Amino acid sequence: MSTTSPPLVEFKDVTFGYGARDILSRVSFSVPRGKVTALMGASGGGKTTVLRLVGGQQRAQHGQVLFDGQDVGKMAPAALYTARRRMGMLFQFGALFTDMSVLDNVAFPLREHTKLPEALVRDIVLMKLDAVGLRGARDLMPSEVSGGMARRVALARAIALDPDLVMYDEPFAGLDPISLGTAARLIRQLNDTLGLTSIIVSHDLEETFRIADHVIVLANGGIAAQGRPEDVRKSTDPLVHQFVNALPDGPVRFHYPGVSVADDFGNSQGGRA
Ligand SMILES: Nc1ncnc2c1ncn2[C@@H]1O[C@H](COP(=O)(O)OP(=O)(O)OP(=O)(O)O)[C@@H](O)[C@H]1O
Repeated sequence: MSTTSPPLVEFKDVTFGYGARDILSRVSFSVPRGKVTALMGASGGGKTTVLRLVGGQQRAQHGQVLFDGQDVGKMAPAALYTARRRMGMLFQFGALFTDMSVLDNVAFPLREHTKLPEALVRDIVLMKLDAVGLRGARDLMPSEVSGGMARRVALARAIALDPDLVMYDEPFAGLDPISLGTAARLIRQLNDTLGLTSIIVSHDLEETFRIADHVIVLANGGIAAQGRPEDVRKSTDPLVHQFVNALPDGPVRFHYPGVSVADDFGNSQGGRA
């Protein structure tokens, strides 16, 4: 059963940097099948980079990035293409094609990647739009839908090809609280009803902790904490504590390093009065 099935995504001792500086250093973790996994951590910690390694847009310099047991970094172009078809991606703000209707936006991956007859494409698109509550909005143009609706259209597009894995990069960015709650519930619901595995990169602690089964906190090139949301919340690691409590100061400094306040103020030597 699911407890014994191997993880859908696995990082084994992965090191990756853009140039000389390592962003991830000997990182290992698993993304359990059928679950919602949240990837969190301070800005610049490498969360988007993790998604790019899974999608094969970047390759690890050391270690393995496994997707369904296969090393993404070693895949030839054809195998990578096949693997990517099994991944839905919803990147920041999930930009829609502005010159296409909602229906055509969702149909796009089906028309690009399959040879399905147009009548079937339409039926699949309407099913996906129905799943996100927007079947009735099929003929609208992106300029005619709200930000929250546009995000749901992008979600329908991300699941158009029935992926095994959906990766969301900041799916809640810029949404009002109601749309944010709707988007979060939808991610959870689609994960469960369609039997997906989901990875969410998000800064929204409350909403993400509410819907995630598993949380991974990245910091300083490694994993500061991982586990169930309630366990990560209780972590005594100072970095994780600062992060989950949104404290401005802690191991991650609020102030950029500089001379002390006492030395800086009331000392006009050389400065202008
Ligand atoms: N193409 C690139 N070339 C060089 N450096 C990059 C590139 N993409 C990202 N970086 C750097 O790598 C680090 C990690 O970036 P990444 O986008 O993975 O972080 P993140 O955790 O997703 O951040 P955020 O939460 O702000 O989106 C950052 O310091 C960033 O400046």
